[in-house]
Amino acid sequence: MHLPGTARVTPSGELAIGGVTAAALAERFGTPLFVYDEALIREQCRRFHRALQATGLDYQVSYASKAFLCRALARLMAEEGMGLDVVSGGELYTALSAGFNPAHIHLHGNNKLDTELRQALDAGVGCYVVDSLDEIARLNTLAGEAGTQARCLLRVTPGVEAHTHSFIQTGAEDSKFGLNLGNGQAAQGLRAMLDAPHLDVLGIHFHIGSQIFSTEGTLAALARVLEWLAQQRADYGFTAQVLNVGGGFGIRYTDADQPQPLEDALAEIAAALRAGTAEHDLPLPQLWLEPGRSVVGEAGWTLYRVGTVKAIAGVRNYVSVDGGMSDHIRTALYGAEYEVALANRMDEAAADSYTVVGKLCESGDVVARDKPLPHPQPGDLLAVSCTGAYHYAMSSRYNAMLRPAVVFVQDGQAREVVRRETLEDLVRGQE
Ligand SMILES: Cc1ncc(COP(=O)(O)O)c(C=O)c1O
Ligand SMILES: N[C@@H](CCCC[NH3+])C(=O)O
Repeated sequence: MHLPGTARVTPSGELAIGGVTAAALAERFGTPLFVYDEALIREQCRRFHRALQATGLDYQVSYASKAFLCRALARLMAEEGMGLDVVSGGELYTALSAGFNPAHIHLHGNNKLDTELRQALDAGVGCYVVDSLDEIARLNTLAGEAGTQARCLLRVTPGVEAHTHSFIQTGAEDSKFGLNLGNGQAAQGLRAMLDAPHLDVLGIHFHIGSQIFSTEGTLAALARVLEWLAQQRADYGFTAQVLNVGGGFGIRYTDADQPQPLEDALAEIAAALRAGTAEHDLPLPQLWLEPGRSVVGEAGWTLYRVGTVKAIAGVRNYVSVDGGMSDHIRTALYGAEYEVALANRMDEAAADSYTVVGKLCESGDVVARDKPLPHPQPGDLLAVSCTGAYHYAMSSRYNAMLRPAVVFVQDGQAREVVRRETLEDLVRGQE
């Protein structure tokens, strides 16, 4: 198993993360458990800053909190100089309740509710990524009522398909997100925004998808957006001060994933931005990013306790764990691949191939298919790596499962940042 960040195998063959063994974490906090390598999250934030500073561009990097958000993480992001991208009143509330500076938050969403826009205006959110024609009028009215100017970006759909799972592509023309460059809607939106007295249009946003391994799609989108911006400049005298190219930087879940290093990707994007603006005689805008997965994905682990083990001779071996699709939906949803290991027997050779399944009442409740493992025994600890992004965040209470606890580990210390749900949590608010 690939061991990112501070993850190690101890001399006694145990998995340790942040200097704490998986067994000690499971003993203290129970399973299923999400474990985050805090040093690795911080290092990823710093890599973004270093790589962006190296481009010489003015920049802003905001963590896409949809990947995973809790108060402790929001505070960590503030400490690392990251802004925050939120997509709902709930994410906004969580960030604000952690004391995150609203000026460093931007609000996304293809269907922002008036209640969410008011909540953001009341809080003083720093930027709105406007996603639709109707939102322009609504935001303008609500900002006027709040007696403020809403700083905003227009989200455009550049008509570029990212090479990733179709469910997580967002830049193609047939998308629920943003206004198309190709059919004139983006220009129509921009003109409406420039005419809106309570909107302050900073620039343009695009995001073509997630878990992308090379800059090819982003550079194609960038070229189209810059050409379009040159036209808008000629037509309306509009100059973008900001270009937000979204997130989407891929991570390594298994050996099959070979993402381009962040540093190289950012250098290429910056070079293309310089060349493209020069070609169209446009001023150089600030480069904004909003990565999620690449900040927290490889830092997160899930620990499960092994229960039932079942062999169907000549067909398949199943090993059941005490969580499943309620805390790990990506395998069922995207056919995603993960590496798994027995965290208490890391030094043992694989004996057979096992399909790791959860305990939910669905045949599709699969964590990882046909993976090499030593013979699992009930009571073993099973670790799944790279579960830091879109796992806890996409967790559910299906089958009345309780959401796991989340712990941060660093330098031999562990702290519980989200407690495990209880049975009382399940019925709270019910008649
Ligand atoms: C608009 C937007 N920004 C940022 C992100 C973060 O993407 P990722 O986690 O792939 O970096 C997403 C998710 O794909 C998104 O939709
Ligand atoms: N939830 C998706 C990514 C969606 C990103 C949001 N636009 C995943 O797990 O890969």
